[in-house]
Parts: sequence; C-alpha cells; structure tokens
Amino acid sequence: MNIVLHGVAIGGGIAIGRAHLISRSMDDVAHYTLDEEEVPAEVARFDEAIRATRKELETLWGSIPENAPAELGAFLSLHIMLLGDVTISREPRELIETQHCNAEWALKLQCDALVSQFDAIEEGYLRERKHDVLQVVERIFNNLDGHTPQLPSPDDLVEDAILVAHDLSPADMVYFKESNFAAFITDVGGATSHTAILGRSLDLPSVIALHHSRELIREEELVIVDGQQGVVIIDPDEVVLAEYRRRLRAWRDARRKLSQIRKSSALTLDGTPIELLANIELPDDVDGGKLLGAVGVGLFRSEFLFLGRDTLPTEDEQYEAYRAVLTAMKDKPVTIRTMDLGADKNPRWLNHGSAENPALGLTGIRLCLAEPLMFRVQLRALLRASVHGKLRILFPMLNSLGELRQSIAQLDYAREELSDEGIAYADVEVGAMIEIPSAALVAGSLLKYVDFLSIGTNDLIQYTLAIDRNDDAVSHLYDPVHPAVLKLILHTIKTGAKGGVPVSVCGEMAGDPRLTRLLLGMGLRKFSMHPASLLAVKQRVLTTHLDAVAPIVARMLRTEDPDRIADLLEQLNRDDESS
Ligand SMILES: C=C(OP(=O)(O)O)C(=O)O
Repeated sequence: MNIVLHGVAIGGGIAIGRAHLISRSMDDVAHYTLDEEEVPAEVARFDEAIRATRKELETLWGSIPENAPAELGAFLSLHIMLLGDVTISREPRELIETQHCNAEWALKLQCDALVSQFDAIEEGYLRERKHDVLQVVERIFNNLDGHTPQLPSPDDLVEDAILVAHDLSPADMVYFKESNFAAFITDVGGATSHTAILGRSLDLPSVIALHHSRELIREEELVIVDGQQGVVIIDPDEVVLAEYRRRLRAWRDARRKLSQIRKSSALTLDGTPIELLANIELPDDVDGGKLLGAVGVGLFRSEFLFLGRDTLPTEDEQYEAYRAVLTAMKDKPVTIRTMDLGADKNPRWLNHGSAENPALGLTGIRLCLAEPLMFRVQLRALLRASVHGKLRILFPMLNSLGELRQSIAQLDYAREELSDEGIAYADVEVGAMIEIPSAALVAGSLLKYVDFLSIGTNDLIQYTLAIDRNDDAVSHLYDPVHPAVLKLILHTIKTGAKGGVPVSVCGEMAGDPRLTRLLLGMGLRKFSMHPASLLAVKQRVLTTHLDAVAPIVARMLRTEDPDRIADLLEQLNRDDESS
C-alpha cells in the first residue's frame, strides 16, 4: 500500500522490519471491587475518559495536515465511529454497574471479548479491524486517570522489531538500550530531545515527530524506517522494498568504508591535531571497542544512573559506576558531568512538584545546589573514584559565577569530609558547561576557577532561541547556525583561547559532520559526540584544510542573513572548496 510518513530524521541508516507497537499492556490491569456508593463516581470517570478520547480524535481529525496520507482521515473516522459504538462506550459502563469493578477492568473484559470476536472472523480485512479496536481502547485507557503506557519487556523484542511509540522518555530509552530491535519511531519529539540523543547513541535507524504513526501502523505490519531522510513507509510494495534493500546495502558499504579510518589520528590536512571524544550515558557504553577510537570521554551524562529506579543510587553504587568507566578508559580523560536532572529527566523519587516551565526550573546545578546532601553524595563518589583514572568533573546548567563558586565550595567540602575520614582521592580537573547564554557571555569570569569549558549546544540553542528542544511543533526553528548561536559559541571559544583554558563542544553540533568545518574554522579543537558519529566527523577532519575553511567561516560569522549562512555552509561542505 506504501503509506509514506515524514518526520524528523535521527539517523542510523535504514531498517526494514515488523512493527511492534508500544501500547498499554492489558494483561496486568489491576482489578478491584468497588463499594456500592463508589460506583457512580467510577461510571463518571469512565464517561469522562470516553469524552476526552472523542475530543482527542475529533481534534486530530480536524487538524489533519494537507500533506498527511489520505488513509489517515479514513482511519480516524473509523476510530471515532468505533468509539461511538455501544460495545465500547456503553457495555463497559454496564459492567462497572453490574459487577462493581473498576473502569480499567471493565474495559479490559470488554476488549478481550471484542478481540476474540474479531479473531473468529475469516475475512482478512474485517479481522484486521481488531487493531483499530485495540488502538481506540488504548486511547481510553490513557485517558483514565494515572495510566501511562506500559513498555514491553526487552526480551519480547525480536531483532527486526521496529518500536512504534507515541513517545519514549530518556528513561525508556535506557530501558531498551541493551535489547535487540531494528529501529524506533515516535509521534512526538524534537531533534535534540534526550530521546533523540539516545536514539542516536543506539545507532539505530530512527525517525521522530511522525504525528500519526500509531494511527496508521498495525502490529506486525511491514515497515521501512529511513533514519537518514526521516521517512517511514508502511506496508511497502515489492518495488519500494527492492529500492530500500539496495539503499540499505549502499549504506552498509559506506559504513564499512568509514571503519577503515577507525585507527587513524584525527589530523586536518595541514596537520592540526583534533581531539575527538565520546559522549556516554551508562558505564557499559565504554565496553570493548564501542567508543570507536575516541581519545577520551568528553561527556558522561551521569544523571542516567539516577533514572529508571525507585531510589537514589547510594554513594557506593555511584562510586562503582564511575570507577568502572575510569578503569576501562585507563589513562584517557573521563569527563563526568554531575547529575543534570529535572526538565525531561525526572526520576521517580524526585518530588519537586510540577513546574510550569520545567526547562527553566530547578534543573541541573540548580537542583544540586538546592539539595546539597544529594549533591555531596555524588561528589564524594566522584572523588573516591578519581584515584582510578583521569577524572574531570563538569558542572551543568551554570548561569553565573556565583553558581560556579557554590559548586566548587561543595566539591571542597566533599574533599574535606573524605580527608577527615582518611579516604583517598586524586587531583581532578573542574569544568563549567556553557549552555545558557548568560554563562557564555560571562565565560571570561569563570576561567579563573576552571580547567576547561564545555559548550552544551543543545541547551545553548534552546535557551538562546527560546525553542523547547523537545517540542516538535517548533523544531523547524531550532537552528544551530543561527547567527546569535554562532556568536555565543565563538565568544566562548575565543574567551577560552585567550585565557589558556581548553574549550570543547559536547552538544549534538559536535557530532554533525555538516558542522565540523564550521566549528574548526571557529577555532574549536575538541569535539565530544556519540561514538556513532565519530567516524563521519573524523572523515571531515581528515579532508579539511584549515586555511581553506577560514575565509568561508569568517564570512559566515560576519553575516546575519540566514540564506547567506546556508549558502556558505553548503560551500564549506563542498569538498573541492575546503580540502
Ligand atoms: C550536551 C548537552 O547536554 P544535554 O544532556 O542536555 O543534551 C547540551 O545541552 O548540549
């Protein structure tokens, strides 16, 4: 049938596989009996969920974009019709009244009965409508209070599974990190959301912000995911399949070629050495060869140790995780960012209430300074681990010199505690993340207190352009080469160079080969990225002559015209011009 969907490309090549819809599992729905007087409220809760679902579907139906696949309207109309059917909107209600059971249980009973009726149908098209019923029921479930989608067990996934989800949180991605599947797609998300970043780190084809994939894709359906173009094709015909098999082979060949430069040093054509470092989320990320020749860890997002669990990791647990990475990296530098929690990385145990604007709220270093005891545990664990390698501690989300001084005071306090207890620790380098415009602008005042600066371009872009990096509705405005962003990056690089303090970039810009020459031309010599991008960036470094890129970059930095910047960027990436 070839239904084509377009979304935001996250990369990772091409996958051809079978859809595995991540939806609410109805197998573990709780069943409880209600007292007589509780029944009316439960019926009202069910009715409200039906109303909310109808509103949701009607809104979706009314806002179908012109370029959406024609099938979408038909599927949504069918879902609205199914929702209106007595078997879905009335019969569970009657079960609540007669059996005094909770709404979820009534819905599950009814859904099971409907599914077995559909399974008994011989005719293929009608039998397939079972999936529509399941999708409608899933929506009702999600509209019943407090229900979040259940994740399948990683063991249930098969190698060619394509995960289809409304959204995957950073914690979900960690959950799936070790399981086998071919690709993932989601209906929401921004290109530098943490979900997208983790998707890139999995090095699997992925496309996000598809909007309607879950309305259109059926369980087990054949799907092509093109993570390079941001395209998903549902139920492809033989011609399309053959073309994508050819593209898949070409992509694998290109990858094989890239692996030939794995052991080469990253030197530009004029012989300037460039440091390519790795971003990691979990200690296992440094296991056997996974870092693809990175000369160190430029960013260990330690907050991922805190996600997907019910309690705070203890000092010993944290120490073990940091020790494992430092030991595995031997004498190579390991930059561990102190926990950057809050906003979209909220562990279950963190109870700071809901904020109107979480990305502007108690996140990163702010949270740590507000919870000094929790922060101290991490700093102690880091210092204890420092004797096992070359540790660099990085403070995230700083917005002023004051916050940096307070963070360093906490580190000194942890040192004093350990000394008093006779526990050994080594010298560590301390760095500041530049990811808020205010920090970039006052970078000069931070230099006296730090050994290095690391520019977090993901947040720097978010906060400079006022673009929520997780919101796909504004993802077209998320612009790494916006002149304001370039000015802040340039200012930071120059300030570091003047003060003799090394500067790296650890945001997604560092891993985007289209931006490598631009950053080199701006004076950057240290790039930290997900290992999946490392060889492509190295390839750019190896084919770049700094003298050739300098005049083009200078022109880019002089103009504020986005079209001109786009033209110059293209020119920069034309191999004959810059190599
Ligand atoms: C590296 C960064 O941090 P995060 O984990 O928030 O992407 C960044 O903001 O660029």
